[in-house]
Amino acid sequence: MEKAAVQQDGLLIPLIDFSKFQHGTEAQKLETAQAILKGFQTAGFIYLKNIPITRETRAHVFETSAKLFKLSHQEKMACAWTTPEANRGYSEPGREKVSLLTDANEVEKVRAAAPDIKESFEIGRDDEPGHPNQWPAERGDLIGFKSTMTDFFDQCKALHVEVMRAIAVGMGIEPRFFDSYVDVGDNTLRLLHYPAVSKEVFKTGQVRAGEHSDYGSITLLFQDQRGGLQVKSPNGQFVDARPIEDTCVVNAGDLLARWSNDTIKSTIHRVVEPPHAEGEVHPPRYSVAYFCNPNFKNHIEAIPGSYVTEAEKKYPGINSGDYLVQRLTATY
Ligand SMILES: O=C(O)CCC(=O)C(=O)O
Ligand SMILES: [Fe+2]
Repeated sequence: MEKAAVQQDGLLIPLIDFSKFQHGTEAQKLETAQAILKGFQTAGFIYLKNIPITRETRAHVFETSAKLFKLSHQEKMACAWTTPEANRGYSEPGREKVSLLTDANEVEKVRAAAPDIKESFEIGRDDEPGHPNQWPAERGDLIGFKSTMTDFFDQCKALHVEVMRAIAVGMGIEPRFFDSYVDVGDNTLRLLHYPAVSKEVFKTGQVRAGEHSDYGSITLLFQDQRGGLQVKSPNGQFVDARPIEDTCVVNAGDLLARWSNDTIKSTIHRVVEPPHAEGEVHPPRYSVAYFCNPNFKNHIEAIPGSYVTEAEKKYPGINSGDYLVQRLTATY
């Protein structure tokens, strides 16, 4: 049943029909859950098709995201990202800039040629005490922004719960084991815009998003058809994770790797120029990442079955919220 979405340099990322987990026979459900778990254990990445979030919903979110990024700099900065604890709002280009250049003149040239490499907008749970979302003013094109995003947030939250159920079934533990760890929805919806950029810029080593791993349990990643996402293979090469229409890329984060006692992998990835040249300028790229986390209040300790004796536990337990804030503090 398993087809490869990506197969190169020792990296096999499976393409999995999620409807078979949700609506299939018991045998299909088990087989699908095992394929999902295996994908996370080997590649750290999977592609899902036939997810419960419709194509129309996804398209509408991308259109709405593009409208947000069209606002003036001033309007966007009115919603500026403030602190790792809040982790909500707009991050202007450069805030998270990763560059491999060391020569100041070269860096300046790149900056002049491509001042905008990436901008993002983070949306959190809309009912977290003390941390309101930074909603843009709803006028003109932005009318309906909040309801579009909160609706999508809730659908992604439900998909997180379902994917965690698949992992539990794959592991052979209680199918709802993770439910009480992920029911709050302490997740982050991140809209991303990588502006059009001259081809020359990439020749200097610049990238659209530097290499990193994600922090939480899993990330649901929706990408447009531009391409440029790359995943590090076991041999250390970056391999194109090509866009496949109507799929969602799902990758495991560092906290899930830790929670699974390193039986699941949190794999390094980045965004570079698209693999196919399209003239002198690479058109903009849009993506939408939904970063899932265990409930911030929960204590995360090795999942039953991921160790036999206490001595095999690689990490001490940790509070989920503290872990995330620690990681975000290092990035911004
Ligand atoms: O834009 C993408 O495709 C990937 C973004 C990403 O990896 C991230 O924001 O963590
Ligand atoms: Fe990422």
